[in-house]
Amino acid sequence: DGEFACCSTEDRQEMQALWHEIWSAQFTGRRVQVAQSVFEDLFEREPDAKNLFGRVNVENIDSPEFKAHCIRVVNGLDTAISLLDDPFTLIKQLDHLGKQHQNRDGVKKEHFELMGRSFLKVMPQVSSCFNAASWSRCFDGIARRISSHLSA
Ligand code: HEM
Repeated sequence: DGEFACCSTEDRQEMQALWHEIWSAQFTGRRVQVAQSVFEDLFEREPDAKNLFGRVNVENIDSPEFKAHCIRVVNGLDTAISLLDDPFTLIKQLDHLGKQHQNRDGVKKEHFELMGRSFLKVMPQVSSCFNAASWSRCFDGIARRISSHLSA
């Protein structure tokens, strides 16, 4: 417990710089758009995953309900990325997120792997200096910890 050694200091810096670059872009809907694209890609890979998001109006990705969900997910990731410099707190935060996901029936480890691939597809489209290796090491570490108690 307390260790979060998945990604190096350079990886963290790369990920934090990339994250900052994206959100400082000119238009404010950026966070929502990135998450919407990630979910669209995820649902193409795994159409059944859509059923998990009925409560947040997944039938209409542009609905206020689904956009608000997107913001919650991106903000969750934002918090985790900021905490990469404080691994003890990060782990507690990720375990908290993990419990929230355990409470949602049908959410599986596999979904987090698929989402990782979706991010890998979307991020290069919105960033000029995307470092896939650093991003993946950090993202996978975060995702693996959140999903560690979910079924495969
Ligand atoms: C690093 C990746 C992820 C982060 C940071 C994240 C973050 C969040 C956050 C902050 C919430 C809101 C929690 C709440 O208010 O109770 C949430 C809800 C949820 N997440 Fe995730 N999530 C991630 C990946 C996933 C994946 C891969 C799936 C499954 C495909 C998933 C399924 C859900 C579901 C079903 C909800 C509840 C939606 C509702 O309100 O009905 N999440 N997530």
